[in-house]
Amino acid sequence: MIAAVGLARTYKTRGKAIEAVRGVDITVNAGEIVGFLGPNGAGKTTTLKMLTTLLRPTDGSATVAGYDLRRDPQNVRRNIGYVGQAGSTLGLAKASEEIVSHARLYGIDAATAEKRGKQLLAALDLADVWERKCGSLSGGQRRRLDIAMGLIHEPKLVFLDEPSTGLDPQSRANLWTHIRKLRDEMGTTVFITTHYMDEADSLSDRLLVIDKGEIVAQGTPAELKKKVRGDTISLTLREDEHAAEAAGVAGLLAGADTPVIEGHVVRFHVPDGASALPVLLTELSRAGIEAIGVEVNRPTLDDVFLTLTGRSLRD
Ligand SMILES: Nc1ncnc2c1ncn2[C@@H]1O[C@H](COP(=O)(O)OP(=O)(O)OP(=O)(O)O)[C@@H](O)[C@H]1O
Repeated sequence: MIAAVGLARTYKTRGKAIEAVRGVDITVNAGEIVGFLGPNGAGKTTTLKMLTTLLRPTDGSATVAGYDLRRDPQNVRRNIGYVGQAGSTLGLAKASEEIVSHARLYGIDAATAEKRGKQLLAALDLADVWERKCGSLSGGQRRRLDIAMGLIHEPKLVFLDEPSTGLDPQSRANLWTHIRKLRDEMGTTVFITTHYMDEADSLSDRLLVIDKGEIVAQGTPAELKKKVRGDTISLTLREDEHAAEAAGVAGLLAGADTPVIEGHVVRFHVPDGASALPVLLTELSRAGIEAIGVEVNRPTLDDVFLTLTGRSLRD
């Protein structure tokens, strides 16, 4: 569905060149949900705009939905859906008006637009909004209406730019269910940009991680997490003054790295948290150190990003 090689974009502003995307290779297969994850300013939107013909690459080439991006942008546009960050509905217009007028831009007649529009709204749990004003919909409903509009011409591939930004946790989870349905029930390939780790983790079959305009990792969420050294153990002690001694005990566990002390919390990594924990607690009690809490955490995508770049995704 997408085969991009060396795709790059340099912006020129006031004589200064900003290398927003520095030559990325992207492959997306039919039927995949691919997450494009990176911190703010990493180059996600710029890449998405190039792949959707909204921005001309300064270098590289790509085939999108079977058509060459540079030579045949019109056919790329006809065969993809794009749901931008800003949303595209007017508050005062009815959902039906927005859907039909959007469909007309693709040369779809009004009767077909109404039939498809109603089917899409039903699939997205929006069956009762056809006659409603867009401004009266909740944030999550309006976002799903945007997605329905992006699918009205039945594209094989849809691009979603940060679809859940600004939604509450319940609406986000609901939106993810619907995005999965697009692929499972309609066979649509989904390319989704996000800077939310939980979204990337929960939705994507495969992830591309971008930082400073370059792809720094790709793979399934599970494959990426294997790149991180192991589980994190955070040990909370009753007394601050026991921290150094507890760190000494922790550092002796098989495969442990050097513990980091923050007040009365000692944090370190071990290859397998579940088997290290009983040994740690026994050794602490033998040394007379009282722990008031202990947490074992499996690696997150943020840990992956931290391992790869030395920075957190949240920074
Ligand atoms: N029109 C523009 N002119 C100049 N610089 C730009 C332009 N658009 C983006 N940039 C710069 O290019 C870099 C990449 O921006 P881009 O919007 O692609 O990142 P992003 O990963 O989508 O970020 P976000 O998550 O905040 O949307 C940033 O340094 C940004 O400031």
